[in-house]
Amino acid sequence: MLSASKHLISKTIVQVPPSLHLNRVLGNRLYSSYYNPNSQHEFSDPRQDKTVHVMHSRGVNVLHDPLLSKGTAFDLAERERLSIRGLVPPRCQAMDKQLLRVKRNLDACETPLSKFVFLAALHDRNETLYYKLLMEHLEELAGIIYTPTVGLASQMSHSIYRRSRGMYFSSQDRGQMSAMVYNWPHDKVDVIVVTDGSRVLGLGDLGANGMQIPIGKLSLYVAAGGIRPRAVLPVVLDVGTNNQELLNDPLYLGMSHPRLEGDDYYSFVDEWVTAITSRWPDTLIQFEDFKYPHAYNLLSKYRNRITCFNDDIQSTSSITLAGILASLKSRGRSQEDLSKETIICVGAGSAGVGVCEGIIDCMVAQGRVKTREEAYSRIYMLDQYGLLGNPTTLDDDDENPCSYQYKPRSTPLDDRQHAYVKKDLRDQMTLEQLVKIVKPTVLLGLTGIRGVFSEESIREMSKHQEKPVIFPLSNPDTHAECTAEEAFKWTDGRAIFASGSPFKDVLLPNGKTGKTNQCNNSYSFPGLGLGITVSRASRVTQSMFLETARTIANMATPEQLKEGILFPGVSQLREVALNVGTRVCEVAFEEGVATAVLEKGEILSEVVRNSAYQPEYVPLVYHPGYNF
Ligand SMILES: O=C([O-])CC(=O)C(=O)O
Ligand SMILES: [Mg+2]
Repeated sequence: MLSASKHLISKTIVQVPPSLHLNRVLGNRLYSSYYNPNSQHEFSDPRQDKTVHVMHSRGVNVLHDPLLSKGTAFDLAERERLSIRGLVPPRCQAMDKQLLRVKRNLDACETPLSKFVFLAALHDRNETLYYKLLMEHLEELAGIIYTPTVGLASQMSHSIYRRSRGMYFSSQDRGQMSAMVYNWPHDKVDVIVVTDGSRVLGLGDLGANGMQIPIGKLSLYVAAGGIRPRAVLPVVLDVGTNNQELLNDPLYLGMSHPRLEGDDYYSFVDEWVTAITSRWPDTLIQFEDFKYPHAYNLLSKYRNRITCFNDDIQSTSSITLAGILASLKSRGRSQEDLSKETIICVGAGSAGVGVCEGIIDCMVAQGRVKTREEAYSRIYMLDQYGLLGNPTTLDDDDENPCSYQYKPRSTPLDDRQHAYVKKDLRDQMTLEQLVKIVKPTVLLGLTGIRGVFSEESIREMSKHQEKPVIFPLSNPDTHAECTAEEAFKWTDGRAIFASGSPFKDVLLPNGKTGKTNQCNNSYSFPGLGLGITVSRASRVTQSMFLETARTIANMATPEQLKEGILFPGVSQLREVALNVGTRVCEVAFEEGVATAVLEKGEILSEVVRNSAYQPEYVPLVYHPGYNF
C-alpha cells in the first residue's frame, strides 16, 4: 500500500494572518488559525477537527444562499453575528428535526416526479440538509435524483423549471466563453460534469433539458464521492437540438435551432474547453451523454491534453467489467477466466463500444490472450441492424435467408466498431439466431431499447448455461432491454442479473429470491473523481478504470456472490467510492500523473477518507474586512 504525505494534507493548510482574530469573532471558543482550501472560505482547526466558514455576506444573503444556509438551525449567537435575528422562526432546531420534517414532506409527495421537484427545491435552499438526507436514504433517493426518475425529469425539465443551477453555454455565446466562466462565483472547482444533451440516458436528444443529468451525477459526486458541494459545476453545452417536439414547445428553454455539427460543433466545444481550463486548469471534466461518435472524438481529442474522461464510455465500462468479473466468481470460476467467456453485446454506441473495449483491455492485461484480436473474437456485437458480421456471406445458401431483412447501414461502421466484425458469420444476423450459434455466457444490453432481449433469446441462452449472465444496462428502467422479472422467468430463476437502473428483487416460484444488482456507473465515477481530486491527477488513465473495476469486483462477500449479489448495495456507495478513490490515488502516484506531494508514513486510504465531505453545519462567521 502506498502512503501519502503529510503534505497532501498539510500543504493544503496555510496559516491565516493574525489580523483575522477569529477568537474574538467567535467569543471564547477556540477555533482555528488555519486555512483549508478545500473551500476557499473555510478555516479548520486540526486539533479540534472543527471548521468555521468565514464570509463577506450576512443577513438574507446568508439565509438564502443554499451553500451557507442552515434554515432553522442557526443558533442565537450566530443569528446575532450574522444579522439574521428575527428573520427565522424563534426556535433553533438541530438538523435531526429538520431531517424529520423534510423526510415527512418528501414521503407525502405522491409521484416520483413530485419527489424530484421537492428534492431539487431542498437542494436550492439548503445543500447541507439536502446531502444529509440523500446520504441517509441513498438507496431510496438515488432512484429519484438519479436514474430512473432523472430521466423523466429531463424530459419534463422545461415544464418543472424553478431555478437555475450550473452553467449553460449556448451557440449565442460563441466568442464570449472565456469571459463567461468568471460569472461562476467559486474560484475552486474540482469536478465539472458536462453534457450536450444529445443522448440523454437511453432517451435520445433532449437538448438543454439534459442539465438534470450533470446535476444528478454531481449530487452523487458529493453524496458518494465526498466532493465538496461548492466545488462542483454542472454544465450544458447548448448546441441546439434535433428534437422537434422540444423545438415546437413554447416552454422549451434551450436554443431553437438544429444541432451544430462538424467543424462548428467541434470548435464550439474547443472554445468551451479552453475557457474552462483557463480559469480552472486542474478541474476534472466528465463528459456525459454525448452521442456516438462525438463522445469518442472528444475523448480522443482531449484525454491526453486535460484531466477528463467520458462517463458513458469509460466508467460504464469499468462497472460492467466489475460485474462480469464478480459474476465469474459467483459462477465458481476464476476472474482470470474472462477470456474464456463468450459475450454478446447488443448496442454499438459509445456505451456499447466503451464497455467492450474495457473487457478487452482486461483480457489483454490478464495475459490470457496472445493478441488483442484474439480478445475481440470473444465478443459479438450487434447494432440496430443486427450482428456486425460479414455482408459477403449474406446471400449464400444459408438455411433461412429470408429470416431477416438486410438493410444497408445508414452510416458505415467505423474502425472501433469494425474490430468486432465476425468474418465467418452473416452480417445483421438477429440476436435469436446468434444466441443459438455461439451459446453466450454473458449478454449485455446497451441499446436504449426496451424488449431487445426477447423471450426466445434468453430461453435459448439459458439452455446452454447453468447461470446465464444477463445485463440489460440501458437507462432508465423503461428502456432496459428486459426486466428482472422477465430475466428470472425465462431462465427458471437461474439468471445472474444486473441492470443500469434499479429493479426490485424477484420472488421466484420456488419461494427463493432472484437477486438483482444495479450495474451503473454511479459505482465508478464518484470514487474516480475523489481519487483524482485528492491526488490532483493531471490525467485520467486507462488503468484507473481497470483498477476501479477490479476493486469493485472484489467487494462482494462469498456469501453474497453465492446468492447472485455482485456488488454492495446503493446505500454503500460512499464506501465503494472510498475504496475506488484510494486505488485510483495509488494508480495516479504509480503512473506519475499525481501532482500532490507524497511522503512516507501516511496511509492513503485515510487521507482519502478524511478528504471526503461530510454534510454537517459549520459555524459561520461574518468578516467584512478579510481579503479572501
Ligand atoms: O446516468 C446513468 O444512470 C448511467 C449513464 O451514464 C447513462 O445511462 O447514460
Ligand atoms: Mg450517461
